Amino acid sequence: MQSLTLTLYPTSVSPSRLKLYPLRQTLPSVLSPPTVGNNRRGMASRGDSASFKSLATHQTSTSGDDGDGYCTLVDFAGREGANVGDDLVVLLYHLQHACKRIASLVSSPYNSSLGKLSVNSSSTGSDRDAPKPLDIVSNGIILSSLRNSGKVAVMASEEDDTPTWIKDDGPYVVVVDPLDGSRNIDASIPTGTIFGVYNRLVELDHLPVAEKAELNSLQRGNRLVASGYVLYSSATILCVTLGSGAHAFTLDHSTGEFVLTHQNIKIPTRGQIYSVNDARYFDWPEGLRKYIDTVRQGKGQNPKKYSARYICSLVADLHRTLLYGGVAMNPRDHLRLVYEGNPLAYLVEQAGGKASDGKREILSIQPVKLHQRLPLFLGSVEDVTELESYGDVQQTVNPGYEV
Ligand SMILES: O=P(O)(O)OC[C@H]1O[C@](O)(COP(=O)(O)O)[C@@H](O)[C@@H]1O
Repeated sequence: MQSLTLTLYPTSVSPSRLKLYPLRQTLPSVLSPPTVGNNRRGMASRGDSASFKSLATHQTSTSGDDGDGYCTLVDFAGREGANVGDDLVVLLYHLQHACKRIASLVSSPYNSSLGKLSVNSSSTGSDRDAPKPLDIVSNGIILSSLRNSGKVAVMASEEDDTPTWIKDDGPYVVVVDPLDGSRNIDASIPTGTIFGVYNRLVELDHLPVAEKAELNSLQRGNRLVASGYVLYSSATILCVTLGSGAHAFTLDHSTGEFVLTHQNIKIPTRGQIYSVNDARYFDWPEGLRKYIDTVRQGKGQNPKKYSARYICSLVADLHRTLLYGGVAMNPRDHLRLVYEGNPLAYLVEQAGGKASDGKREILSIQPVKLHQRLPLFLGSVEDVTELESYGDVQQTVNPGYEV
């Protein structure tokens, strides 16, 4: 038998679920013991990753998941066929592990006051380091997992001024907003991680590190090979596209696995909900005011009165929109094209929806700056198209709101 060095992250597996994972019981020799913390080694070689994929497939067939419908993210990615290479499966494995750690952090009683707004950056007055806000901690967790994957050349994060070069021959570039909506954390309002994956541009390999790191991270959204989000809410849900449809997996706390719960999500072509911070109404342009006034009176193309829902946490607002339809928007220059706009636009389009900045398709915009901001309108095709038809929907007045 080929010898494998697989690092399994620790998960809590309930006895009732153990029978679904006979591989762990019957082939212990191929599995290294779980290791904890940052010393664990990722599956760094391509040889290992190929075996990893067959492990996923084997795990699926031996567990008979076709019978009981229990399909994990790794099972699913391993079975996606020609579209999903082994390297991407390995990368996903590490990324989802990072998100499980973040899920546990944001729900921990010991981190209940580590949102952005409540952390005083000054010293605690003791010799110990001041606790870090959770978005900074989440950034470190993701970076560490991506390093361990051995599959990432560069990570560009909303939390960092410049991208981090990780590995010259890493096949992928990852863009990430590690913890979006973190201003809500102290009130236990949902937050999310947003990620996008591009191929490394090998034609840039000869450039100095800083330059190739930046140019690799500034790829147009229509070059994404995978993207998604993880929603930390009453359930922890990972929604991803690997290039063929959008699929969601819910964290099963009894096994520690993300389990397929929403296959091939199709956003309704028309919804009845708009999602926007409408306290900004008087800073909106005429077109946007008119659109909102029209649909809430039921006088739009859809002759039903729309409802408003706004969590003020992009992942949560988008997740609801994917499932129920309508439009989730932020009309001012606030959200970032690279870390939020592109990954979410790709996912929305894969679910059959539309993503616009009010004038242009998000995925067609060439980013020119890493932290470039833009208005964002995501949702049902008919709702976003109707909204665009009002012409003047981008909020240019942006006074800098305190909350
Ligand atoms: O203040 P607004 O315009 O309502 O913006 C709210 C949006 O900002 C975000 O909180 C992201 O902002 P940050 O990138 O500053 O964290 C989103 O989650 C949310 O949708």
